[in-house]
Amino acid sequence: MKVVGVAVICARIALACTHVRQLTQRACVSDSPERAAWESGMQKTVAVIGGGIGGLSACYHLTKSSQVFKIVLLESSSRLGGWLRSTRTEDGAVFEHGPRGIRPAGNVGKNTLKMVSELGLENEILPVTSDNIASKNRFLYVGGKLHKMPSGAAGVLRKVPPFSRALVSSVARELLVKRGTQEDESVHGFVERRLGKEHCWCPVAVFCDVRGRFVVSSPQLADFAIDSLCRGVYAGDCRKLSVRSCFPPLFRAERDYGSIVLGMAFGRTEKAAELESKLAQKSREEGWAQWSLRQGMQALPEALEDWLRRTGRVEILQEVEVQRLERTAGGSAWEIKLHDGSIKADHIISAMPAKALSSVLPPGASPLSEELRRITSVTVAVVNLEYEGLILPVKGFGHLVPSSESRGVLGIVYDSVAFPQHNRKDGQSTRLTVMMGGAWFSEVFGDPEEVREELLLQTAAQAVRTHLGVDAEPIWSNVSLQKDCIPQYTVGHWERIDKIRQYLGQHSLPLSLVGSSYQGVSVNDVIFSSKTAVERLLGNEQTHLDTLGQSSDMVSLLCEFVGVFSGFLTE
Ligand SMILES: Cc1cc2nc3c(=O)[nH]c(=O)nc-3n(C[C@H](O)[C@H](O)[C@H](O)COP(=O)(O)OP(=O)(O)OC[C@H]3O[C@@H](n4cnc5c(N)ncnc54)[C@H](O)[C@@H]3O)c2cc1C
Ligand SMILES: C=Cc1c2[nH]c(c1C)Cc1[nH]c(c(CCC(=O)O)c1C)Cc1[nH]c(c(C)c1CCC(=O)O)Cc1[nH]c(c(C)c1C=C)C2
Repeated sequence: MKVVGVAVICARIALACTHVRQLTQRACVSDSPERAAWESGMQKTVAVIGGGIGGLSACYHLTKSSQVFKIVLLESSSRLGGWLRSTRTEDGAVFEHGPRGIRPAGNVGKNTLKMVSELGLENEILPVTSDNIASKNRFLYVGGKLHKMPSGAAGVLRKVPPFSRALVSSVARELLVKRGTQEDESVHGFVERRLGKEHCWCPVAVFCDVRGRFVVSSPQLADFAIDSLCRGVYAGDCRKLSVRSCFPPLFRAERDYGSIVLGMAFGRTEKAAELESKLAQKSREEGWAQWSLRQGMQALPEALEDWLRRTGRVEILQEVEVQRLERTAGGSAWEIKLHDGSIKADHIISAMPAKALSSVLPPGASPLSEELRRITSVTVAVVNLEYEGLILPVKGFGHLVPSSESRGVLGIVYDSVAFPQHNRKDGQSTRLTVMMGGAWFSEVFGDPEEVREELLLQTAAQAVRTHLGVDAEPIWSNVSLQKDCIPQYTVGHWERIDKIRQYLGQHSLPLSLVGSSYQGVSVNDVIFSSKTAVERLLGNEQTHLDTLGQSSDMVSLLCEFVGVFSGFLTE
């Protein structure tokens, strides 16, 4: 049996080597319907709808081109930045209500650092290096206790609770598992199929199945680590989220190499030289794992806004909600209907959520609107809490809570550990962020339109008491209800994206889609999507990347998270 196993592994490795050669020889081809529409109409005015980080960075890249005559940015709210929002208190503390850390790794990470350095923000960066305790320690709250996630090679070889056997055994088994045949499957299904049913020290647990019946079963690797990871990135349910769209490199590793392990070992990310910068080099030399900004993440959209205003080339319209889009000039241009008037544009870059776009498209584009409407998103309650003194029983990035432990509380970030520079200046305090709801929001808290802030605050403070054993009351708190803030790439998302692309191409719609609804929810992914959309439109594509390059850091993330390959990883 063992001999057969070894033979299968050797054959797989040989095949993988052949595949690497084929991949490196494959030319990068990019079809660009946007470009075709642009050329045929000699268009010069671009309207960017949505002033989140996606819309702002699209404008930033547009301003670098002399091909565009006029740029108009339309934002429905009174502020720019979208989910990047920070509160700066009078005593010098900074609290994040959206993203709190950006990873420098991979092409998408380098691309953001390049823009950050062009914006003159280098000296504002707060790096967290990989040897920092916040990078090394991440916890899971399981069975009423905090468990440190395994990290490093030792973590792979040792048995680490709540997992009942060394994770290396799952890795060895993975090499022998046959390639899947489905076009897509859930993240949970994929991990369970490839890495097996890892049994937890807790022999049985009661789960609620999809019909609401109680089921007694053994918790598995997929039920803890993967369930938590999906909650900690997508605030979503790993049984519904798509492996192909949420963790594309994992899907491709199996499809191209027959195994995640081999895909990891032989899969190469094409490095884009044009994305290099001194700052990216510094981040590698100093070993940054993530970074923030001295004045909080909001400083990034603020710097972009300043830049755009200084160029004098972007008309920024705030509190202007797009009501409807109509095609004009025989379909080659747009009329953008607003509450009081309209704007003409030759091309639109939509940087608003897919659902918002679907509701403003003309009735003639209903197949497109329907696909866009299927890209749903979830609501997250973000509760920032500040406590007097140093009250944490452990140090690290924070902890995640699997859905089998608590459906409503997704996790708690220990903000003051990763970014002590954001603590108030006049004394020691502990800043925490409790994230709640996500895919379970309505089930636990009811209708987001009607939920009481008090309930969210009490639930968050109670979670801190129970999970971290903190008896004290918070000295400062803030509840932000982030409605529909994280798109859910559910099983079949790739097909929806494909249909959307085909529709845009077949109908020569002068429309580009950027933002978190389509190909990556991280700040890096969104900024990268804007850069590539602008390049495609203007026909000066510099970043010829296989899509593997775009989110390859996702592989390392997932592997690190389950502790499986962390010892072998290099970025
Ligand atoms: C709680 C939370 C934590 C996160 N943590 C991280 C993290 O740690 N790291 C990370 O990399 N990412 C993180 N993210 C993800 C990241 O912040 C988002 O995916 C990203 O900011 C989305 O940017 P966007 O520009 O696509 O969308 P948005 O920020 O949603 O911007 C879209 C804009 O469009 C506007 N708009 C909508 N409709 C219209 C209309 N009809 N007319 C005009 N304007 C309109 C909206 O007002 C909004 O300003 C987090 C997100 C959340 C919510
Ligand atoms: C508990 C809920 C959430 C926490 N953060 C988010 C939610 C929903 C949102 C979020 N966090 C990250 C991203 C970007 C992903 C990326 O590709 O960079 C988003 C949208 C970063 C992140 N957070 C965790 C991981 C493993 C990652 C990936 C990047 C990295 O390795 O740092 C885990 C995690 N998130 C939260 C906690 C408490 C936690 C782990 C302890 C909060």
